[in-house]
Parts: sequence; structure tokens; C-alpha cells
Amino acid sequence: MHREEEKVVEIRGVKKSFDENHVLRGVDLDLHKGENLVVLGKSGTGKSVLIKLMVGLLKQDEGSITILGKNTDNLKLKELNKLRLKIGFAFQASALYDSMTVRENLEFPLVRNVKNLSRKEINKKVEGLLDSVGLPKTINQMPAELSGGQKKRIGIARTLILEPEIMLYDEPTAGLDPTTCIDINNLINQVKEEYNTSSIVITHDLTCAKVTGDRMAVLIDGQFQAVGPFEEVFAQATNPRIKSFYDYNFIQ
Ligand SMILES: Nc1ncnc2c1ncn2[C@@H]1O[C@H](COP(=O)(O)OP(=O)(O)OP(=O)(O)O)[C@@H](O)[C@H]1O
Repeated sequence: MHREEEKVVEIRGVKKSFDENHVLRGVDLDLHKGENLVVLGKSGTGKSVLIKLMVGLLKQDEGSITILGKNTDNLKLKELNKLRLKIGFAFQASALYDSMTVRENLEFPLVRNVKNLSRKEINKKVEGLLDSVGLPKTINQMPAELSGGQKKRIGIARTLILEPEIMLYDEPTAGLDPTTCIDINNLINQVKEEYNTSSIVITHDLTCAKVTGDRMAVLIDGQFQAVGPFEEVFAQATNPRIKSFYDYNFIQ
């Protein structure tokens, strides 16, 4: 099997409604091993719902979700938790603990989830990751002392500390200035290479999508209406809804 064809996530025919609000209306999507897949869609189209279904925080009404070969539909909580450890979730708001130093923030998931690590091993991991995200000097700082971009980097480092196979980035560039956006986009690409992750990047930012995404998936009216490389999806877009999405982002 080619590396590109190996699927780490397979979503088939997934439907999810909240009363009369039919949010996902038959979603099919694959995440291939080693790729960055960008999920695009207007506000309220169900991107977060899809992520919540993937990590078992919500349950679909119909369809199936298979992650790393495991069908998640009837997983027991213990198995689901084991699977969740292989999925790193980089939240929009970085979600750092304000009362902990950068070192403590990074250590926290390790100490909670990986038993029997020596102090030396913990230090090595924390320091290695801070080096990777280019912020070794922040180790003893508090989150309040960091810039928005630095917080994002630390948040990504903290997610990586458990060595996830799949990364989920929720609006990684939201609220950042253009230069910092470039840094974060580069970091997302670096993470893919360095840590061999497969990632889903949820974003409204088409520059982020273009730079980080091996493929785009555009969610419209509860279904993925276009999936493929950036140029294929946007440059030749004939669907006016997809075209308007592009025009909105790149106003001439
Ligand atoms: N727990 C819930 N109960 C009821 N409705 C919900 C729930 N979660 C999400 N929804 C609804 O599902 C729809 C999709 O929400 P979702 O948060 O997935 O959108 P989104 O595409 O992530 O938007 P944004 O880009 O603004 O973050 C919305 O209409 C929302 O109100």
C-alpha cells in the first residue's frame, strides 16, 4: 500500500442534527497518513461538531468514524480514552494554564498520562519540544508574559508532548498578525515532517490553508462539496459557493 493511501481517519455517511438543525448531512472524508488536510467552511457549518464527533464528545445520528483502524461507534470509554491520547488537539485559545510556568504546562499532560518517567526523561522531552518550537528561553515564564504567537507555539508543543499520531488544529492563525501567521503555518508544516503526524487543520484563513494543506475539504450545507489540492479546489472553482469563499478571502 502506498503511504498516501493509508488512511488514519475514515468518515462515512455521517449525519448529525440538533433538533431541526441538520448540521452534517452525510459527510465522507479520509485523512491520509502523513498529510495535512484543511477543513474549510463558513461559521456554523459544523466543523467543530465534526471534530467533537471524531474525539467522541458527541455521537453521530448515522454513519461511521474509523480512527487509526478502530471504529469509534461502540468503543468502551477505556478504549476511547486510549485512542484520544493518540489525537492531539491544538485549541484555538491555546488553553494554557495561567497559574503554571511554561515548563509546568508542558509537563502536565506527561505526568498525568505517562507513568514511570524519570525527572531526566521529562526534562529532556520538555526541553526538546521547546527547542523544536523555537522557544527554549520561555521555559520558566508564565503564559501572561508570552505573546499570542508564543502561546500558540507553546500550546502546540504541549499537544505534541504525548507524541500524537493525529493532530487537530482549530483555527491556528485566528487573531494573529500576518507575520506571526506565517510562523505558525511554518510550524504546522515542520510538525508534520519532524513528528510524522497526520493533521486536520480547521481554518477560515485561505493563506494558512494554501501553505499548510496538502488537500482542502470544503464543507457546505452539511457535506464536503470539494476535496482536493488547493489549485484544483479554488483556482478552477466553478461552484459559485466555493468561488465566493475564495473571493471573500482574497479580495482583489
Ligand atoms: N451541543 C450542541 N447543541 C445544539 N446545537 C449545537 C451544538 N453544537 C453545535 N451546535 C450547532 O451546530 C452548528 C454547527 O456548529 P459548529 O460549532 O460546528 O460550527 P463551526 O463550523 O465550527 O463554526 P465556527 O467556524 O464559527 O467555529 C451550529 O448551528 C451550532 O449552533
